[in-house]
Amino acid sequence: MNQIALDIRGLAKQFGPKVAVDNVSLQVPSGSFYGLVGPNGAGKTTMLSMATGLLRPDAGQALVNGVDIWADPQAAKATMGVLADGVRQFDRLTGRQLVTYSGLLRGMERAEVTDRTEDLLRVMDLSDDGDKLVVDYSAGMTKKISLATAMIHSPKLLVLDEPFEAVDPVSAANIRDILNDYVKFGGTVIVSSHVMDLVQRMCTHVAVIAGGVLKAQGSVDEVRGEMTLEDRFVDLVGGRANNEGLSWLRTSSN
Ligand SMILES: Nc1ncnc2c1ncn2[C@@H]1O[C@H](COP(=O)(O)OP(=O)(O)OP(=O)(O)O)[C@@H](O)[C@H]1O
Repeated sequence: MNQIALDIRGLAKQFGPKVAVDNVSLQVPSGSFYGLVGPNGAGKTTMLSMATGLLRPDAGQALVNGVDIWADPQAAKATMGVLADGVRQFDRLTGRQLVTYSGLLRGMERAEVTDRTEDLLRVMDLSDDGDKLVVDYSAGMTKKISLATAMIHSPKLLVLDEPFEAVDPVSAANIRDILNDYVKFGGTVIVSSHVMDLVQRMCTHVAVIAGGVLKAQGSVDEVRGEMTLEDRFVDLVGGRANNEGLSWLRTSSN
């Protein structure tokens, strides 16, 4: 078995003058629950897009379970499930159809796809809305159905960009249980998130990225040391100096 589920080597991407990701290397060990954190605009989505075959890098390589995603995308993608940020779904399908087609496109048997689709709809609390068009789903429902499409083929690696954003607390707890179970039985998860508390509680490993640069990576305990992950994050990333606020917004002093 490959010990590194996702091996990112010197990935870089520039949009015009803006360096979004600057020569980032990080290793996601197999069987880890890996958090990727960073402020808005840090380059998380850009990096994950390059690592999952959605955005061609200017430089660098990403190996998914040992296979170069850009050299052999089909083989690399077969072992991976991706929840991408801001990528449109085929939203004129119903939720049930969308998950079913995701399984069929992966070459799975129809009977197995049907069983797994119903299981996924149930745990995502979407069984009653399974025949509704995805275009009519709420933001959280869309997130959950997208997660179901990423999991249907039982991949070895799940790459999830902001999986809990817009998801209600009960569904989030259900998704956390599913992901914990998935890791317990040998899967690897990488999640990007802004919620430090959640990353500290849920993840075994974490990488901090800011301004397109990797600031720290390792086990959660290594990275946070004696601090909470949130304090360590602020420490690494900065940005709390400008705290004078907006005096004109203090309406009581007008
Ligand atoms: N297609 C694009 N064209 C131009 N600039 C882009 C493009 N995509 C991303 N960027 C820029 O690259 C930088 C990194 O963006 P990215 O979306 O990767 O950040 P992020 O860490 O995912 O942010 P957030 O936490 O807010 O989702 C930002 O400055 C963004 O404006």
